[in-house]
Amino acid sequence: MFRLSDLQAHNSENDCWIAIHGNVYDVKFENITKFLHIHPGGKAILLQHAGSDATPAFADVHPAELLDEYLSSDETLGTLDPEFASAITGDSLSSRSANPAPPLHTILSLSEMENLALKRLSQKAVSYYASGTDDERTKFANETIFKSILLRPRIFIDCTNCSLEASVLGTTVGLPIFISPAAMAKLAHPSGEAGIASACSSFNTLQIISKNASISVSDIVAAGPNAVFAWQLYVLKDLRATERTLAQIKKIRQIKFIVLTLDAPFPGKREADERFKAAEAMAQTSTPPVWGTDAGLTWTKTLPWLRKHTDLPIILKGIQTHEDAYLAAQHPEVSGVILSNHGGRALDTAPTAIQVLMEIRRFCPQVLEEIEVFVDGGVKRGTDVVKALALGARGVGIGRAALYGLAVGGSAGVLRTLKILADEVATAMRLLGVERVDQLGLHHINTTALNRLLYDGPLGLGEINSGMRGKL
Ligand code: HEM
Ligand SMILES: Cc1cc2nc3c(=O)[nH]c(=O)nc-3n(C[C@H](O)[C@H](O)[C@H](O)COP(=O)(O)O)c2cc1C
Repeated sequence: MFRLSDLQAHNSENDCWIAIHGNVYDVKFENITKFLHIHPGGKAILLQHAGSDATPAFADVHPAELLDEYLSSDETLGTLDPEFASAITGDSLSSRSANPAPPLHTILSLSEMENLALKRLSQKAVSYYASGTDDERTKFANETIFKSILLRPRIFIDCTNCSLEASVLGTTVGLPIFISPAAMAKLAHPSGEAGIASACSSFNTLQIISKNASISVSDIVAAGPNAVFAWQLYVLKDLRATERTLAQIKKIRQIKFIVLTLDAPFPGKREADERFKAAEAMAQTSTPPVWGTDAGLTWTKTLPWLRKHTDLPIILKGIQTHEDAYLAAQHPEVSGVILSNHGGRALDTAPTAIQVLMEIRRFCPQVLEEIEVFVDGGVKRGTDVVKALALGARGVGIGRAALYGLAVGGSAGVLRTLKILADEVATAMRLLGVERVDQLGLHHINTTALNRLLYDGPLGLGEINSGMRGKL
């Protein structure tokens, strides 16, 4: 058993000990397998806590389970004498404004919620949540594209009743709106992803839990008895660790689907975030970011491997072309796709989900019948949701909007966000003359203004077909 003074001398890159949750780890920069070098949040934050008990900072962003997943027993040196353990405050990274938020019912739109959140969140959280890659063109386009689609209301239709009930791969949900996976919700509020789950529970809607959630999956699902859950997967370079995690997920019966994210095999260049880290001396901007995920995933290798390790329906997240949507539909392992550009955080100037959805409609519309297609990115209004549904999406995800609701009012803030959006969707449906979400269709929208923004290159499906035939 170690005393704190035993750790203090080991506080450099070449000799780095850190205590977390009662264990002392040797994470020194010795070779590339040592954790200091591969920590996905960078080595600087670990060096800041070198030679000390990092538990409070760790608990602010990570669940304890992460330790077993990433750190092998040869990195564990022993235990820390509890007398020297630092108390978990639950708040050291997520310093919030002392200003009270206005009563939630007075907040009327998601933009208003976002403005309030950006004033309340710590600078660290703002730079992590709000940032997009490079010039943030895709992040911006995600929002603006919806405004170029016009709606076509019909009259003399009884719109007394309106149901927002929808279905995700056969499971009924209360809303056609789901929560996209977003890492580290605890930066917004101590209740983190559990706060989001509890809000989803009130609407019986779907929450996709991020692989990098800041709370353990079992605590999240426990907070949302009536929510529907999916678990998002990044495949780690250490495949065995991912297989162990999938085995754990299998035991959590509330998890209904696996969502494999594919649009970020390497981290995008998010300058706002990098600038903050540089200012805090948390990163050396001259060194490329590290990434713990496997960049070698392929259709032929990864899907059969994943099917072997889960019986749950598989959804692929991050589809950005009609060719990949078509390919997904050719693979029996795949039940659905989420058209997504990671909220403009992966490749800047990549298309918006709406453009990809229209591209699928133009080049391979059968995909919409063969698998379920979902979208996310830039959703701020009920009319945005309705437009995506009219184009053929089965559901629409929100990422940042849930985090901003959480920042303003914890779980009640997320509930308010969902309520604003749900009410706006119902209003739009009524004014269009629609009673159920599955009645929305192409006749409700005018997308002419987007025609010049659509892909008009080669179809590309012939090569895919001959490639697939070659494998059979
Ligand atoms: C030792 C075990 C640890 C593991 C397995 C681990 C794992 C991870 C992972 C997977 C991420 C990526 C999250 C994402 O961006 O989606 C991450 C980021 C991060 N980690 Fe850790 N971490 C560990 C230790 C720590 C410690 C000790 C601290 C704090 C003292 C810390 C602070 C952070 C921060 C602040 C980020 C976010 C960096 C950013 O802004 O991009 N981590 N970590
Ligand atoms: C702060 C933040 C963290 C995210 N973390 C993840 C993640 O862990 N896994 C993932 O598949 N997508 C992640 N995403 C992408 C979201 O799932 C989603 O695609 C995106 O946020 C949708 O755009 P929106 O924020 O404009 O709604 C993250 C997005 C943000 C903003």
